[in-house]
Amino acid sequence: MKIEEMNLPPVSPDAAVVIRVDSLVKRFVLRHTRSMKEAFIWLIKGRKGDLNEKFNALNGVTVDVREGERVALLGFNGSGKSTLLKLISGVMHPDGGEVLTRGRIAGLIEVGAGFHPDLTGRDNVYLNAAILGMEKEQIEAKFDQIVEFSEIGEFIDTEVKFYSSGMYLRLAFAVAVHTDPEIFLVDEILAVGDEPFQKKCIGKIRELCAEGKTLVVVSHDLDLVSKICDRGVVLEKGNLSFDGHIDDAIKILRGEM
Ligand SMILES: Nc1ncnc2c1ncn2[C@@H]1O[C@H](COP(=O)(O)OP(=O)(O)OP(=O)(O)O)[C@@H](O)[C@H]1O
Repeated sequence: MKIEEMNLPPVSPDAAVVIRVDSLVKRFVLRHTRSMKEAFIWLIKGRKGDLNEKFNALNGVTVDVREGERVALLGFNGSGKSTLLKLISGVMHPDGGEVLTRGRIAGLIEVGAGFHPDLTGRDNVYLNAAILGMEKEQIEAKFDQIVEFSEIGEFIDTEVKFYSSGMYLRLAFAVAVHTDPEIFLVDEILAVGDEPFQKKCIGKIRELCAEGKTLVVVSHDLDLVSKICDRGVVLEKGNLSFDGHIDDAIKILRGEM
């Protein structure tokens, strides 16, 4: 049977909550240049107030994800999807609310994040896998599989600063899936892989889902998420605007509902 035809298991209503996002707020500085006059007035007024305007990229978002759910975070550009994923993964901290997670998390969020540019691919595999919670012996046992999956070949001994973005993705994805994560967070980065590798990644993600792993994915590829995810969470300007079946979420985004 082809992996694309593999039926993914339904999620039990009694499944444990593995990600709890409660009233999450993330505030950023709205970056725009200031005139000399504005800066001067601010200075002579004794630097009162904040010269920087702030805005909420997330405005009190609450979502629970149960074990085995396959959730797509959807929404138009700038709606807060990647920010939410980064807060769930712990690479960014909230300004309000909280995120609680249960289980080992592997995050593929930014191309090259977590890789040290001056180390070789080989050293980065060890470093990355250790960060994801693997012992040295476990990494050694899986090392060849990781390199084989990545198809990096002889470049495994090249410093990763010389890698292309697709090569970074290949190695990062290979490490992440071989560390046996319970929760898998994936941002749009699969898009930098070439088509055969993307297909391979999607096959692997479906395999993990069939094993009951939890997936949270950010993507604008609605056809792709409709094949993998069972639930869609739609964000709109930092607010949750829909949370329900993936087909309905897609219809909303396409303006059909
Ligand atoms: N580090 C940052 N500093 C300042 N503003 C930021 C930062 N990261 C994100 N933002 C802003 O927060 C808002 C939400 O960004 P985010 O990347 O979460 O959106 P997104 O829904 O993933 O968008 P896209 O579909 O375009 O990838 C945007 O207005 C963005 O400019």
